[in-house]
Amino acid sequence: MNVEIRKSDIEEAGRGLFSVKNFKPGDVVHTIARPAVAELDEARLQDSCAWCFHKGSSEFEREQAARLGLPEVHVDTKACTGCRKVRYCSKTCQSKAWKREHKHECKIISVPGRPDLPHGVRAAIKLLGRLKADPEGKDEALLDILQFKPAVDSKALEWIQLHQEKKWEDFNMLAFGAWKYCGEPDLGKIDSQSVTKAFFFNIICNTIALTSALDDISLGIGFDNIVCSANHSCDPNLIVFFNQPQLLLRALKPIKKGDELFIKYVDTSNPFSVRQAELNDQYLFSCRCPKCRKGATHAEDKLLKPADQLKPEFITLADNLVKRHEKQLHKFFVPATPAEAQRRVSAIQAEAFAVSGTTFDYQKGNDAASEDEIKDALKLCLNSGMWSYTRQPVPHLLRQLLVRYLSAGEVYRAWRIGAKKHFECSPALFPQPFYSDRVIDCWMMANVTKALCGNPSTREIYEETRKGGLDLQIVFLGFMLELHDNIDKSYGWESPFGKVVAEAYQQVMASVPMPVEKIREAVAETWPKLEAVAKNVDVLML
Ligand SMILES: C[S@@+](CC[C@H](N)C(=O)[O-])C[C@H]1O[C@@H](n2cnc3c(N)ncnc32)[C@H](O)[C@@H]1O
Repeated sequence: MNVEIRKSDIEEAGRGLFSVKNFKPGDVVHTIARPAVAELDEARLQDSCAWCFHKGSSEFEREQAARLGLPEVHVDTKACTGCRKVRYCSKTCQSKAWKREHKHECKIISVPGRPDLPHGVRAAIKLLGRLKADPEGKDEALLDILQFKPAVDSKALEWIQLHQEKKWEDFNMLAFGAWKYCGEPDLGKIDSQSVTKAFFFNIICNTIALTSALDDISLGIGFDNIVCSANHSCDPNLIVFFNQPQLLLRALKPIKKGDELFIKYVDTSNPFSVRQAELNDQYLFSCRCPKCRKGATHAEDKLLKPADQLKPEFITLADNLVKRHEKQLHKFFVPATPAEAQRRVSAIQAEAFAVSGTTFDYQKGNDAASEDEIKDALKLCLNSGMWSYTRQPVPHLLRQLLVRYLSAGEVYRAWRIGAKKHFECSPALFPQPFYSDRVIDCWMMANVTKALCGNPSTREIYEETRKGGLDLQIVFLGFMLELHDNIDKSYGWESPFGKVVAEAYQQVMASVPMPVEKIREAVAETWPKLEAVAKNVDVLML
């Protein structure tokens, strides 16, 4: 083992994960074959494998992939004939799931008229079933789940009760429901109701977000005894890749033997107040990582101008936004003086984040925002003269707009936003080229560029760009090469994502009558031109 668990360096944070070796950025620090607990989101129960988390595709997704000439990356899944509530992609996955956990929930979730249960409840039901089937406590990892915060620490539970009253009530009710659904089991000396509550709280407050790299969507939640021993830092030295179903932990920075290992629980590119609010609301603790102890003093917090230099034409608008976001304003606090200016800028930030989405109130991203709402939020940030393209939520909003354009089939608009994000935002937010978000964006840009090159409806754009000195075929090859160069230090070639990229890369290289060195030379020549085009894109004019 390259890691060990002991008391954290963060005061009152309980245990932490530590390195027992030195690592360079990109090195594999640890792997887990499958998280101890993995639960699909309710929306994914209908199309994804409940064991390995491979995603099935809808008819729309298949059609869209075929229309844009993109690779078909999804699997076929079949429903469990017992409950018809969960699906598997193979007999092997089904059999592994049955033996370990599904036998404990199959009957419970199939009761006629019972709606799909939330993932935390499903997890608690299965864990309770496993505990009941193991009266001698042979499964140490199962009992160890109870040793995590907050359940193990009465102070942490009190904190939730005091600061997150609504969640405290909801969680108690859901845990009670899980216990009732299981038939209030008799566990001898163990109080089964308390243990269900402890399982539920520890899973729901310590989840690892499980996402699909291939389509950049949320799949579900995970918990693992080793990975979840790592505390959160807003400047982490470790990154977690989810390889459906493997968890791969890599060094983000140089790590020395004895260093505490930190992962991120929330998006660290957000400003201080938003990170704190997300950790408070979703993970139910206040962050005391070394970065947060210095307050809102880092690059993510900087605005282009002091708050009192807000353009005069934005003042009335900002005053109205102060009224609209009064109750939430503290979650978007921007340190500034005087108080009036500070409240105005915080309100603009609140409005823009309300469109881009936060994890507050269990909401991830705001899928409902229209193109106009996203553009209005962008205008508010950029035209007010306070926000740069690298200051959140501007990059979030750009991504949202890009996804909107892609699903509307507006490939060229999507491509221009993607290029801007690729060159202007991502390197500033995530310096490591192998960072998950950057690799996923690169795959998306390769696919969007390919669609631009091969689609008869975009032929004109292709020709025009070529006359302007930018050959989109070379741009496509450039994104494929960048992806190729970073897979090894990110998801890895053996991952489902890596395998799809490998196949696409081989096909592309086999179809180009040039050696790779020559392609690299052509890309090196094209890249500065592409960067200049990307940086010149005015997203508000699209
Ligand atoms: C996934 S667990 C990590 C292991 C945990 N330290 C334990 O002993 O169970 C998350 C919990 O650790 C604590 N924690 C993690 N990161 C923290 C941080 N940056 N500041 C303060 N507490 C933190 C919080 O109590 C949080 O609920």
